[in-house]
Amino acid sequence: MGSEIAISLNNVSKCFKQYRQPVDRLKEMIFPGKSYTEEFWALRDISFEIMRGETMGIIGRNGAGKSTLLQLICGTLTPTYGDIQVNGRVAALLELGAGFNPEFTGRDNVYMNGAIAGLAKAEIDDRFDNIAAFADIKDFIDRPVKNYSSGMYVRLAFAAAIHVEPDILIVDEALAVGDMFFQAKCMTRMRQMMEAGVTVLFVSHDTGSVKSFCQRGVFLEGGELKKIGKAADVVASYISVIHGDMNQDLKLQLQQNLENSEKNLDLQNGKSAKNVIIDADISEIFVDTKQQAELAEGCHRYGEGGAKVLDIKLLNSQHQPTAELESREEFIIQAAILFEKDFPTFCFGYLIRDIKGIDIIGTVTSVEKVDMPPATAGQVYVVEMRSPNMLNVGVYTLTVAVELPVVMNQNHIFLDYIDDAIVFKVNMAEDPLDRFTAKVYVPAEIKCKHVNN
Ligand SMILES: Nc1ncnc2c1ncn2[C@@H]1O[C@H](COP(=O)(O)OP(=O)(O)OP(=O)(O)O)[C@@H](O)[C@H]1O
Repeated sequence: MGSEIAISLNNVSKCFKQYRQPVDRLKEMIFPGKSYTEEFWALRDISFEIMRGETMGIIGRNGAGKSTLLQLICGTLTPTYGDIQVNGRVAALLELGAGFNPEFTGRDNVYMNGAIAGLAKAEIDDRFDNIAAFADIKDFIDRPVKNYSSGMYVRLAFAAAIHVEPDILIVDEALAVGDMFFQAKCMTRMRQMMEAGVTVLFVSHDTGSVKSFCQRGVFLEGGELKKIGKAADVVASYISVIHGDMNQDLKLQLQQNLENSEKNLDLQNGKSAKNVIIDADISEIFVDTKQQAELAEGCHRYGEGGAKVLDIKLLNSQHQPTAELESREEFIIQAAILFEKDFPTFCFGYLIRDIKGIDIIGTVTSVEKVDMPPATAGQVYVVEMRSPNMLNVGVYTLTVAVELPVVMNQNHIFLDYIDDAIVFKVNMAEDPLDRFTAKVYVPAEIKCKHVNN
């Protein structure tokens, strides 16, 4: 294995023996020699390499095989087939239950953990105070780990893991157990470790943090490697699969709604309508209403179909197409949507993310309590949304979606969802009095009263 490769997996498969029902375990004890188990392949034929210093996110649904994969890399499980090579010292923070001996005190576990990672006692002595300070569990450090809350356990486990100075840090969902402040502290430390060249493997259901945190990603589905590549691409394909499933469920619900009552959509009940916009006056149309326009390179598109965004433009306060806005300048999103089917209504929404892929702001016509008109197959509709730009200076992406509400503002089927369709920049406001420090500006009503004591 080349020295620049941190982890290499070659056709790795893992098979577990599972009992169909709990009583089968008992039967096997009573009738030795007869097996009541069946084979379950948690992972099949997984091959990929992780380079030194790389941060790799692992995503997938519950049961996809993520934890199994991490345990194989850590060596707490052995593969049924295939070969795994790990180059460097590994520290792992796996889900609760793995790692510490519950009967030992926190202190003893820190020493044991250090010894397993190859540290001499003197080295652990040197680091112990820092570990205890990072974990911040006070005198629980000298109590048996079995008496810890799950939060205390993960605090100590993370503190112990990072202080062995690993070459490879493996973090499962475990961090989610810690409180918000501890999670933030861990994230900061992990970023510092990444900057120092530590290879990080990170399992999370939070696709936003995978995008912002990881360079590459692995998407596991049913024990198989569905996709590997740039974190944003892998997250997009995961979301597309999840959306597909959600849409299936929602389509069923929609069908039931329609069967129960022809007029079951909230729109038709008029419950949420602030107003219904039909043939609004849009002064100038900049979007291509005839054919599919080119979208930003690397954008991802998914959805159920039936409607297609032909073009999307960002306009400034002068109603001119732009890729640059001034902070606090009003902006307009204009979209041309071609409907391929009839729909009783639809929703349109946008989402703005920062350069790290974190969702910053967004809205949907249903959130604005505006009901859109029925859509007719073969017709093109131009939708405009105008909002004040409350974003601070930076680079952002614009995601748009055309949705079919099943239950208005609760369950929507994505007909067309274009992730990161436009990349744009927000420049500093010219007037220094219009500048602010936070990521997003929210206006405040201010009062002041002089009170004599
Ligand atoms: N020790 C085991 N014995 C039998 N089956 C197991 C064992 N460990 C895991 N499995 C099975 O392997 C599959 C993959 O489990 P794994 O914990 O790796 O999934 P995961 O992607 O981490 O899921 P989650 O997101 O829920 O943590 C699951 O169906 C699980 O039931």
